[in-house]
Amino acid sequence: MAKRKVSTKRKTTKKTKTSLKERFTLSRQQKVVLGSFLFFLGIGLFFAFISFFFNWKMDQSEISEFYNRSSTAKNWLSKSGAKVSHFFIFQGFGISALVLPVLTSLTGVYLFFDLNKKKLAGFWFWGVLVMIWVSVVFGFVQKEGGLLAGVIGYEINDLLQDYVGFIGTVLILAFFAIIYIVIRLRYTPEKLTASIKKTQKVIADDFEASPKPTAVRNEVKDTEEKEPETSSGIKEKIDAIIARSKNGEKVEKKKEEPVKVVATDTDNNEITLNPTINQFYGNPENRDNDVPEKLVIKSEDNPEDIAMEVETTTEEEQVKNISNKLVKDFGEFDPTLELGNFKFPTIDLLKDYTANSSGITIDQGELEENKNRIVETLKNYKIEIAQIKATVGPTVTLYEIVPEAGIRISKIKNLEDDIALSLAALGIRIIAPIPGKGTIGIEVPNKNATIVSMRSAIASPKFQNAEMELPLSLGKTIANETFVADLAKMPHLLMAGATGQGKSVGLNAILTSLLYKKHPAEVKFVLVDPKKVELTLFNKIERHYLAKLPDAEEAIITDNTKVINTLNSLCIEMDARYDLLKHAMVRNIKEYNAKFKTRKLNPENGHRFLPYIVLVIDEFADLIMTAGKEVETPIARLAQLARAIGIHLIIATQRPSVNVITGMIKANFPARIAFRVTSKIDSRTILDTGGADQLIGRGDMLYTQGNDIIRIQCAFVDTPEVERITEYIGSQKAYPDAHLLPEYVGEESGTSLDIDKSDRDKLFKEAAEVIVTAQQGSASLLQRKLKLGYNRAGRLIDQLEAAGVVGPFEGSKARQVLVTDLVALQQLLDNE
Ligand SMILES: Nc1ncnc2c1ncn2[C@@H]1O[C@H](COP(=O)(O)OP(=O)(O)OP(=O)(O)O)[C@@H](O)[C@H]1O
Repeated sequence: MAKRKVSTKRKTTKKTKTSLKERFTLSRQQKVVLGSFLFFLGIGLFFAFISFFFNWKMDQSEISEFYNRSSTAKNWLSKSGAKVSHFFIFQGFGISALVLPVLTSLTGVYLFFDLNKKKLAGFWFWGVLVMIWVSVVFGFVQKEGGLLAGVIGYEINDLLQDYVGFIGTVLILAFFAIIYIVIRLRYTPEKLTASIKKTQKVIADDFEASPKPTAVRNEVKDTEEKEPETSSGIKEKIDAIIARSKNGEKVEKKKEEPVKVVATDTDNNEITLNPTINQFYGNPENRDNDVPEKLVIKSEDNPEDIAMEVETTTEEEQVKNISNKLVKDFGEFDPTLELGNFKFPTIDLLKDYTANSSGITIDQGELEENKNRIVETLKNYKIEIAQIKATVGPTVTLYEIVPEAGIRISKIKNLEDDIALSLAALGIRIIAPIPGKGTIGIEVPNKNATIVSMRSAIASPKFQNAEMELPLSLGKTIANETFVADLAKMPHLLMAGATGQGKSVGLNAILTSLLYKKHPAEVKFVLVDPKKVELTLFNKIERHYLAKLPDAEEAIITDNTKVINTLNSLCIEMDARYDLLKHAMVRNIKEYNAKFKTRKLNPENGHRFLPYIVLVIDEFADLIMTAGKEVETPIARLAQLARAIGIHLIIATQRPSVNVITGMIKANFPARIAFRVTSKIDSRTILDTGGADQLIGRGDMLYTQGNDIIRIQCAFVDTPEVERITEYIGSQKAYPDAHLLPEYVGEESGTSLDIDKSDRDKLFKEAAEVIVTAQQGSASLLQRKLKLGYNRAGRLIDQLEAAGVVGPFEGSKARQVLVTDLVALQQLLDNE
């Protein structure tokens, strides 16, 4: 009830906000009128201010006699000009008040042409700041009040001097200057030194390049040993020239600029030689980039002969590593920037179950009793024990037994059921031997199980400090350690368990872990929930974390037939991602994203930051029963191939029978979680061994990633907790839509290209214009621009293909647009 009230209230405030916004939105005409007014006002003020500086003394009395019509002012805008200027300059900001007319006119221009308002706000903000700063500086410099500082500048300076003194004022002023330079002008010390260096270089080059006396120019030096390593080509050419010159010529190397081969005649007039030589020397591969050179060739015997200079070029400074420059200028690409203010859910959204119990408690008597019974039972079977040790876990206690020498482990294993019977408790699991140890483990359930709260699992340092791609905090092991696994390494997870044993809670724990660790830009979920109730809460975070097909209305898929399209779409996405990886020459998504972040991949070539995609199917048995092969094939494909490109599958099922978890699926899901199942056979289907049938339920689970089996008490997260988390995330700023997966056109919806002209959609022409203008042939673009449903947009694309505006369907890529511009489009449509 209370909730409903709140939401109505929210709605009303939203409404009033929008209506207020509407009320203050100017029409185009109003903007033009107001814009012109402000522009002229700015100009008027400017003239008034300027003339105020010359006439202010004479006009002083006129200001007080404003209403006396017989008195006239010298100001170019007369009494009004004098009064306004007096207000802004004398009583205000002094000379820096000139910023105001500029800003006013600028506002006029912005309104007139309807330009970006944000930029204008920036001008005002910085403009006003500069105005105040300048007036304070003048107040500081000019000791008595006056025109330059204005009263405000003078007073602020006075105030500063009183409170922070002379030095303090200087420091504050300098600090604000730095703020302006760094934030507004975007100047950093690095940039400054770089530009100083550049200027120095330019001056040095100019100095070098300044004309030198002919004598120096014709000077002949033997520089053969100083020849740069890279100029072997030059050397060959020079050798050839020397060979041609009968008298033997010498070669001089001199620092100089552009590519030119010049010969000087006796009067020192330059003669340009064969251009091919120029090209030769211009070959950048044969030159040392940094040292521009000039070669002078001159006959030794005949000083009067033509002296020839061979000039090489200074190569334009090239940015060798564009990505480094981009990173230097803009920093690394930050995928989280669009939702830069996103706040991760706080830990207090999760319930603290330990608040009213003091952690794991086990009765000393219970421990002693169990120990005695184990020892006695084993004694009955003639198994002597050398040592016994107990580790108390949240749901079970592990008794680790070291049998006397000579006792065979298989014997104990065979007695499992008898021991369980003697201990009269459900869920005894015997681990003989405990991997890596020579001991035997007997797990006995505690009388009072402790809930492992999600809160403790999330807050544990193991999870918080996990350096994993997709860390999952699954719960606690028997040794009471939080168990954290990386989904990216699994790389897919199969989850099974009879109904009511904790599967849904387990899935929620997995999703919650990711929500606490991953930014919406980094991970997207595709949720399939045929039960229609389990995952609905995640609807609230649709625009943050969910991915869906472009035509899907709901992000969470509850209809089995739609799953097929989604799975195929994921396959398309997978192929597209593999292509991207191939072009980027990397092996996996981690390397790809790292390369993208360091701006080594150009978005113009289709590169984009790739979020991880986690596909969760809550009831797989249901799906495979209804859709069979159609889902099995894409799932198997994804499971086989998707690990490298960041698509991970989590499938959960109640019925772990072999026709659901087929060999093909099993082979590709090495990581498995088994909650309690009803039979040993089911346990074998999931884990390839028994054990899951002996669990005690309520989140008691076995986890394997291929080799060892670990018993874990799954972290418990209740529906209200998930609701709070999704509410917390959902109420924050989101992306405009859920993450869109590539379109998948099912076989039955293939295009028929003989669409009649008269059958065309009313929006056909508009759609064609949108596509041609954007040069991008995608239905989702039409959906967005023309606000259409997917089906209509798809039909439009078919019609556009039939009309020859776009090319055929090309899988993951957008269709090619065959018309270059709107004029060509018009011609095409006219000629039809
Ligand atoms: N980790 C846990 N710790 C404590 N209690 C748990 C835990 N997991 C599940 N439970 C208890 O078991 C109940 C059933 O759990 P859950 O809804 O997850 O079962 P399920 O396997 O998804 O069942 P179904 O397949 O019928 O949906 C929960 O309501 C809760 O009381």
